[in-house]
Amino acid sequence: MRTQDRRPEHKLLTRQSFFSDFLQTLSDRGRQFMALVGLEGADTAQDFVSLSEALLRGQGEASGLALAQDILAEWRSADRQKRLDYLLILARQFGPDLEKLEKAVETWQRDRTPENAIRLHEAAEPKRQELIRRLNMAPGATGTILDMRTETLSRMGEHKELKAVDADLLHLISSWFNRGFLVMRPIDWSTSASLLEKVIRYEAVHAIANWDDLRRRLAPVDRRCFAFFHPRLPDEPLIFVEVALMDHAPAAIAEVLAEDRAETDVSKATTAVFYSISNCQVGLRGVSFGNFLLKQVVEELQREYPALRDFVTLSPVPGFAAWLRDQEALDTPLETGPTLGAMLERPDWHTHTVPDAVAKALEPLVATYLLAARGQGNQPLDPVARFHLGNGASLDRLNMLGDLSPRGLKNAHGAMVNYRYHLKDLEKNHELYAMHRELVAAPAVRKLVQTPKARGKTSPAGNHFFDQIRARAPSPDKAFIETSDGRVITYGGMLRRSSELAHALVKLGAKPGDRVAMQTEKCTDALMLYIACIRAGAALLPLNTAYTIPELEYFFGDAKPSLIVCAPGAEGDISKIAGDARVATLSADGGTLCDAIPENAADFTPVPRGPDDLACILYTSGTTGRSKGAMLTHENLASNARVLAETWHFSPDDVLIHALPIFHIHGLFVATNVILFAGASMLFYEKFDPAQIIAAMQRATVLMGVPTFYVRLLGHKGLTEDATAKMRLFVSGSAPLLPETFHAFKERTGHAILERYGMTETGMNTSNPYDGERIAETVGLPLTGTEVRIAEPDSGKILPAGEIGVIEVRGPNIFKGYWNMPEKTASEFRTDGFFITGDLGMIDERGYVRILGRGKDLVISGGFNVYPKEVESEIDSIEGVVESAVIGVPHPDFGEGVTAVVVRAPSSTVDESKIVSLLESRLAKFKQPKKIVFVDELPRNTMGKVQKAVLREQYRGIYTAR
Ligand SMILES: CC(C)(COP(=O)(O)OP(=O)(O)OC[C@H]1O[C@@H](n2cnc3c(N)ncnc32)[C@H](O)[C@@H]1OP(=O)(O)O)[C@@H](O)C(=O)NCCC(=O)NCCSC(=O)CC(=O)O
Repeated sequence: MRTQDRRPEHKLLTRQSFFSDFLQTLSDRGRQFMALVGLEGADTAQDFVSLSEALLRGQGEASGLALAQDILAEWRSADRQKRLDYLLILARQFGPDLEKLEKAVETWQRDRTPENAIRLHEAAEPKRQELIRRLNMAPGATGTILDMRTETLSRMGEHKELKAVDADLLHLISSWFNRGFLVMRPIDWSTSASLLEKVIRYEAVHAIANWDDLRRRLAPVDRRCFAFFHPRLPDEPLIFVEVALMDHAPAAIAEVLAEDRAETDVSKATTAVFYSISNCQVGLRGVSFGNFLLKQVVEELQREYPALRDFVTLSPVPGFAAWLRDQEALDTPLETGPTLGAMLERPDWHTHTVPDAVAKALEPLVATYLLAARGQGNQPLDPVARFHLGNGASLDRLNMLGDLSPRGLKNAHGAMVNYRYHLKDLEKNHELYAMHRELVAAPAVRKLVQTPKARGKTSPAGNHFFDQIRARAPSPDKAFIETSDGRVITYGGMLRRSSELAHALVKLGAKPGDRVAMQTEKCTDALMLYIACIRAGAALLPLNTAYTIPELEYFFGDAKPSLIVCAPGAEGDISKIAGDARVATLSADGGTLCDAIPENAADFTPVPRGPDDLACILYTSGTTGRSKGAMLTHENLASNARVLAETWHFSPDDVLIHALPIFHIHGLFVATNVILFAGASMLFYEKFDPAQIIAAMQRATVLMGVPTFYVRLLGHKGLTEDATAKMRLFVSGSAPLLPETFHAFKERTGHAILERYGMTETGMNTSNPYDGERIAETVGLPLTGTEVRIAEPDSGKILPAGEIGVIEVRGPNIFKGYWNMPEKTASEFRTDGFFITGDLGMIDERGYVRILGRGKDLVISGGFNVYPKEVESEIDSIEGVVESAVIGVPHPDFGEGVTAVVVRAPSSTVDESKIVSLLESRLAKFKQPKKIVFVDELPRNTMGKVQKAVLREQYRGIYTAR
């Protein structure tokens, strides 16, 4: 039945190569002319500008071609940085001629004639449009221009000014790739190997494993494939569709792709099934011609096989699982017992005895998602639905176990659908869609759609935070954590281990609402204990491993935990200060907590917890010396994780380098929760070691760190552009990132570190943009859902942009209050719910927040907060000390070094070593002064207040001066 291809388009493609040869000869001649006038080869950006200007000025066809070829050759051989330079030159130097434009505007305003409108239109055209048009004259130019657009799209996030270049490229490319120029060609097993290789590479829906796999899709007579080509890119498919000729509409992709399937007798085939449509060129993003391709394929097939009656797709539902994660329906118990969410969590649910029960529960949800869930412009949320329904197809059937491949299960819990292309209805359906966003569906599918009311009816009493972790967990086999010694904890392993530890907590007497204190080394079980606490409804109280016994005694006395989990070696000392709490041990090698795991503990029914229930208490050093326990709720954690994963573009493919401690909000919540919410993985290091981290960058995509990390990385010669080439994001927080560090890092690696701002009480508040410009010395823009304002500290009057005041924040990320300190809590909030951070700052005219002074003399050392008052109280209590002032001054490694300025009693012999040794047992190491200086008296103002600013100025060089 296959016919030889004798269509005119083929001749067109052959003619094309003759034309290219002709252009080549012409440009060779032009090159001789260019050599004469001294314009050959672009070595620098300046040459690129000169060549481009010459191309724009030039009248001669031949020299123009040669110039165009040189510019394109320069682009092709340029490295990433140079390409960016060239794009920025296009953005900055090849815009519209402003003088001409202004004149044209004036003329138009004076005299609104059609001629003047044309002049205005011409004057508004950026010069680069003409430049790109002229470039496109050269042989092989079109592919390179698509490549320029691909590059522009990938750099546009960081460099907003490239948007103008992209708009021009898209404008030109859309007209060059107009449907009328495209040629449809069949692809089959006799097509050239280089093209077939591209089909393997570009297949976007059902991966083609190897050449045999490809042959099964192209060689049999009942399999067809068609692609669109552009005459100037004869070897580059733009989009292709794979078709199966069958005698029915298939319900599962396995049926179409099975190795041992029986071939259909094509003379009897009734149904053409479009089972995969792949776009091939990133540079063509936004230029859509898939609908034309499908219509042309339908016509072609009808001509070839008059018996064909049905044209259907077998399509994926790529956004279903992500949408479902936020639906309450996951908590609906199935007829068979567990909830839908719990069933989907089981790796084997689809091979289990009850897949039908799951499928039955999922079916109305898929219908609701496809037909009722709408996004921008009231269009369907699902991209594939948007495409087919927008083309005028109808949603014909849902196939609940249609794609059981890992991708199908992950994206759509196995669901696939058939869209039907009913030729006589296409136009009418398309109109309904375009005018009223009406979607056409078979009655059997439509009646499954649930109303919002029905969807809300199943409102659960689940565990707010854990349910979200569980619902977002990817396949159980996916790695969640890989430790530095190569041990892997999968997502399935995480669910199991946290369940076991939750059982152990219950066995050791921790009840819902109890506090569970944890001071352990950084190990995976410590993280599992955190998740176990969430499941068991207990509030975790993580404690810095550097805390000394007196510090711990205060925390235990204040929080009154019912269980303290500590390192095995500390059990003796801790038992003495534990009060009524039980003490259990935990380390990487186990401990009495693990010994308490009962039999059959692999599943733990989470204790119901609402959004406002307590998830943890984190102590922040107090300004008055007394630490305060910040109470964070389930929704505080969940909202921040959700927003950050989205803001920083996390996906399941991400691998985070986790080298932070896990007793603070940064390492425990920001890093861990973002990974959990994205279903991504992390490489887990007990300590920050620059060489190890640089080596890890080969396998990772993101690093989250404090500024000290970046300072230390810069001190390592292994930090190079190559070493960081696979990384997509470096995040910094917990302390101010010096502009020197930001710029040095950019210079060395090409990466702009993304700085964000948060605090224990609030989680993360602002972030420099992922796509937009990251500006040193700013902490970026408020996160989605969080409001940030600047107010006068005393009156609370809200200040306009550009003015300095106290930073105040409000949003779902803000804590519930301080443990046992209702008055303190009340005094830190405004009546309208804004939390007064105590940090001073301003919001600039672009909306970026700048922090100009941390609250209340706070010192931040290597990312740890140290409140001077606490250290001063300890020093002042030492015999022979009259008084002290503790300040933070610049430190090359820790950002700020804790420094004590001490006044001794006249006859006292107390010295630095004596004070150091006495503080050792009382204060955590990071709070202890790195230097102590003695003075006769402290500088004071007229009110008698110690002038710390004077001291900071006086001692600012003691760590940095050479
Ligand atoms: C920067 C670090 C990697 C440095 O730790 P190291 O263990 O490598 O330090 P090191 O081995 O070089 O130790 C040198 C000496 O300094 C001490 N030392 C360690 N860390 C210190 C610190 N931050 N400040 C002052 N001293 C410190 C050690 O005890 C040691 O003392 P000696 O030699 O005498 O034994 C670590 O401090 C760190 O991981 N900081 C991150 C803190 C963090 O996660 N903060 C988030 C808070 S949440 C928050 O703020 C909110 C938000 O994120 O927005």
